[in-house]
Amino acid sequence: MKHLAALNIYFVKYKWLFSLGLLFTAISIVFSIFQPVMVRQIFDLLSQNLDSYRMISDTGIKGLFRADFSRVLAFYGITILLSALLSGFFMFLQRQTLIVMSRHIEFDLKNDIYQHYQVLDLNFFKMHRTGDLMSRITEDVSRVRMYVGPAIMYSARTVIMVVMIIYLMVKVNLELTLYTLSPLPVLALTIYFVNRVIHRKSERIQAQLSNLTSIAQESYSGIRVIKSYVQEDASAQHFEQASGEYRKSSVSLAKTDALYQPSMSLMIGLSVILTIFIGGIQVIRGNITVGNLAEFVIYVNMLIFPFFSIGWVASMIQRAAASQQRINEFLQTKPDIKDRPGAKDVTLKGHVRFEHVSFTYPHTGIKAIRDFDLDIQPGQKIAVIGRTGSGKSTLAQLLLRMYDPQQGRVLLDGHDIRDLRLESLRSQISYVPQDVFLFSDNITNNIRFGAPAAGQEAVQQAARQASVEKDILNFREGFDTMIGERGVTLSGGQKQRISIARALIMDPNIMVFDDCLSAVDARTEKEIIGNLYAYLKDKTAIIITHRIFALFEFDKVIVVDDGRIVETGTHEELMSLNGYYAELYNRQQSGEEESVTE
Ligand SMILES: Nc1ncnc2c1ncn2[C@@H]1O[C@H](COP(=O)(O)OP(=O)(O)OP(=O)(O)O)[C@@H](O)[C@H]1O
Repeated sequence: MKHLAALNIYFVKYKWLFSLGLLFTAISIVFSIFQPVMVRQIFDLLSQNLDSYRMISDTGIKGLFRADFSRVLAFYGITILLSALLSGFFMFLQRQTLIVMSRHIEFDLKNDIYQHYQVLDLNFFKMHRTGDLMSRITEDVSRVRMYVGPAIMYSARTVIMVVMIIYLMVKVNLELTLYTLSPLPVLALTIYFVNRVIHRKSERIQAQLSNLTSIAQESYSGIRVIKSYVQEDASAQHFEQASGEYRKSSVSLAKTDALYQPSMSLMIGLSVILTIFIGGIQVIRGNITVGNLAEFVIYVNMLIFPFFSIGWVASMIQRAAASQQRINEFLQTKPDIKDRPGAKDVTLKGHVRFEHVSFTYPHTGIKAIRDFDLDIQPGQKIAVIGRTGSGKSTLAQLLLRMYDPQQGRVLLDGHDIRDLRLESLRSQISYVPQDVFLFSDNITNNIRFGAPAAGQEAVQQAARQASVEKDILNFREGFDTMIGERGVTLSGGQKQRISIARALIMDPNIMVFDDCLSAVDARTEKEIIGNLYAYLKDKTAIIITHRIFALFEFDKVIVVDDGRIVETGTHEELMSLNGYYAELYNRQQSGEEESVTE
C-alpha cells in the first residue's frame, strides 16, 4: 500500500475534482436511501389504515378514503421517482468527476514515466527489456488507473452507504441488523478470493495470448524463410500447441467465472431469507413494523453491491500497489549520466581529445577501451579502423557521453565533457549510428529530426549530399513518402543514406560516422565520399569503418584492436608499417577490390 502513496501528489493536483466527486457520491447515496424510507412509510400507512378502511361500510366515505389514499400514494410514488432520478443524476456527476480525475491522472502518470525514460541513460535501457518498459507505461498505468478511479469511487460509495444504512438499520432494530448483515462479510471474502483466482488465471491467459501474438507476428514477418525452408507444417504445429495451451487456460477461467454469479446469488438469497425470517418474528413480536421489514429488505439489496465491491476493490488495490511499485522502481532510478552542477554551454570548435581513457561496460564487465590516447585537432578527418568488436563504436558512445569512462577523460576544446551540459554537447555532435533507426513518419520528418526548424530546401540538400535524393524523388510521393510498417520498404542502403542526411542537416562542427556505408554499393559510396569531402571542409570528422577509403585523404588513420590503438599514421605511413592496415588494404585490393573506394 505504501507504494500507492506516490500517487498522492496527483490527488492534491486534482483536489477539486476529488472533493466534488466525494460530495456527489454522498448526495447520490442520500437520495437513494430516501427510497426505502418512503417505502416503509407507505407500508406503515397501508397497514395502519387498512383495517379502518375495511370497517367503513358507507360507500361514499369509502370512496373519499380511497381518493385520499390514492393521492398520498401518488405523492410517495412521485417522491420515490424523483429521488431515484436525482440519485442517478448525482451518480452521473460522481463519475464525471472521479472517473474523469482518474483519466487525468493516467495521462499525467504516462507522461511522467515517458519523460523519465527520456532522461535515463543507455545503461538503463540495456538492462531492461523493451517489453518491460512498455508494459510499465501501459498495463501498469492502467492498473493504477483502476485504483485512482473505480477503486476510490466504489470505496467511497461503500463507506458512505454502509455507514448511513447501518445507522438507519440499527436505529430500527439491532438484532435484526446483525442477522441481516451476517452473510455479507462472507460474500466480500468469497468475492476477494474468487477474484484473486480469476486474476491469476487472466494473467496466465494474457501471457499466453501475447506469446501467441508474437508467434503469429514472427511467422508473418519471417514467412519468406519459413517457405524457403519448407517449414509451414512445423510452424502451424508450433502455433497450434501454443493455441492449445491458451484454450486450456481460457476454459479453466470460464469454469471459475461460472462460480461467481451463483455464489453472489446464494449470498443475496441468504440475506433476504434471513431478513424476512428474523424480521417476520420481530414484526409478530411487535418490535418493528411491516414497513420496517420492507425497508430492511431494500437495505439488504442496496448493501449487496457495496459488500461485493469490497472484495473486488481489495484485489484491485492490491494489483495497483504491485504495479505502482514497479513504476516507482523506474521513477526512482536516477540516471548516472546527467548534468553536473554548474555544467556549461560551450560553442565547440572541434578539438577532440581522448586522454588515457579506459572503459568497461558496467552491466557486462566487458573491457572495451584500454588506455586510449588520441588528439584530434579542429578540422581534422580521422579514420578509425579495426576488427569487429575492437571498440570502435564504443569510442563514439564515449564522445557522445552515453557512458562515462572509468579512467581518463574525454575533452572537447579542452573541456572535460562531463563539465558540459549534455544537451549542448550532443547537439554539437552529429552522429550516424551503425544500426540505422528511422521513425514511422515521412522522409522529410525523418531527415529533419535533428534540426526541426530546417526548411524543405535544406532537407533536399542534405538528401542530395547523402546521395539519396534521386531515390526519394523516384517514390510516388517523394519526400512525403511514409517509412515504416505501413509505408514504403526501403533498402538497407537507402536507410543508411537517409540516416546520413539526418546527420548532415544538423551541420555541427564535429561529426561521427559509425560504419554507415556498409550497405551501400561501391559507386554510391564513392559519390557520398566525394560529397562528404566538400561538406566536411572545416569540420572535425571521425569516420569509423571496416573498409579503407583510399580516396579520402585522412589526416590520420587509427587502427584499433582490443580497445587500444595499435597503429596510427597517414595512409602512406601505415602502408610502410606493413601491419594490420597494409594487410587489410592489400586484401581489399586483391580479393574484394569492389569494396575499396578509390
Ligand atoms: N552496449 C554494450 N554493452 C555491453 N558490451 C558492449 C556494448 N556494446 C559493445 N559491447 C562490447 O564491447 C566490445 C567493443 O564493441 P564495439 O561495438 O565498440 O566494437 P566495434 O569495433 O564497433 O565492432 P563492430 O565493428 O562490429 O561494430 C565488444 O566486445 C562488444 O561485445
